[in-house]
Amino acid sequence: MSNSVTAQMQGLSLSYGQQKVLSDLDWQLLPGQVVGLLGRNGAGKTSLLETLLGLREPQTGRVQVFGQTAAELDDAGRARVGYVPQQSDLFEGFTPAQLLRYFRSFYPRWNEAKVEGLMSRWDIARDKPIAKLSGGQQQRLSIIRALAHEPDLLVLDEPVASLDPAGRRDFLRELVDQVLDRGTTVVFSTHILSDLERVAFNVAFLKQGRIVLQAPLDELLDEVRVLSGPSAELQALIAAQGLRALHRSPLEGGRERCLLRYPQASSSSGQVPASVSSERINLEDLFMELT
Ligand SMILES: Nc1ncnc2c1ncn2[C@@H]1O[C@H](COP(=O)(O)OP(=O)(O)OP(=O)(O)O)[C@@H](O)[C@H]1O
Repeated sequence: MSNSVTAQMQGLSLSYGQQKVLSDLDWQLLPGQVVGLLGRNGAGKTSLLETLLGLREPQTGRVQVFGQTAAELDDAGRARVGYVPQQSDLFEGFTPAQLLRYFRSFYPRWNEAKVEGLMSRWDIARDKPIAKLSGGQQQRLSIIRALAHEPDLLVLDEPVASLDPAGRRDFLRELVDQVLDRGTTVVFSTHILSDLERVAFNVAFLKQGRIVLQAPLDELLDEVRVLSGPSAELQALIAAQGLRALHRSPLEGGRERCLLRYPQASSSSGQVPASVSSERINLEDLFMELT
């Protein structure tokens, strides 16, 4: 793996008993990329992120982070990773102040000014037992902990699920600052599509155990068209244009609906016969069709 890749997964398969969750999956994260991971409930987002972090061992395939096997990342490599799990893993008997002091001792890099700034901005009681904080406050604390050591790879599993809209906006701003300032690679799973539009420069769609598509969101919204029309004509058109449908769904009367991505600057996106309609797509429809 070249050093210009933050993380790479190849031929990854993961099953729980008979249930196959990841299936020959390939994925790559490049430095400074911010990737929103999308998939339906149960698609395997958490399993994928845990495998990326070396917390779960796949049956086949390899996972590398910073050029090392993820499950065998050395201490220096671990210190470069930040993780906010879906389920809070904070020590509930601690207070936030104790928790942060404890974690600080593990990391060579620790940005105390950032921690203090976020603790005040997000109004988290320093000396109240964590168990007595609200779900949203615990999530914020978990995010502060993950940002404090200025990771080079930040992995967040539905990080904003229990934040209120103001908290979400503030958190997303913080995330963007991280990326712009430090070139952090960020991957986060979410179901809140409006958050993606605000922050995810890239979106990755997980479906049937694979990353079926990853691309900058603005490019996708610009380049993807939904074509509907008689199946035969549509397929002939697609073949003539040398494209491959991202998704096809049958309609009544021998018609179908296809999702196509026209590379930028391609002039063919507007050219369809009269029997075929061509429309742009929004993120919600993309999610519905590609997950
Ligand atoms: N430890 C486990 N043992 C057995 N099955 C599991 C385990 N963890 C997850 N699964 C199953 O694997 C599938 C994928 O789960 P996962 O939590 O990775 O999906 P997800 O995309 O994160 O879901 P959600 O959006 O609901 O959080 C689900 O069907 C789930 O029931």
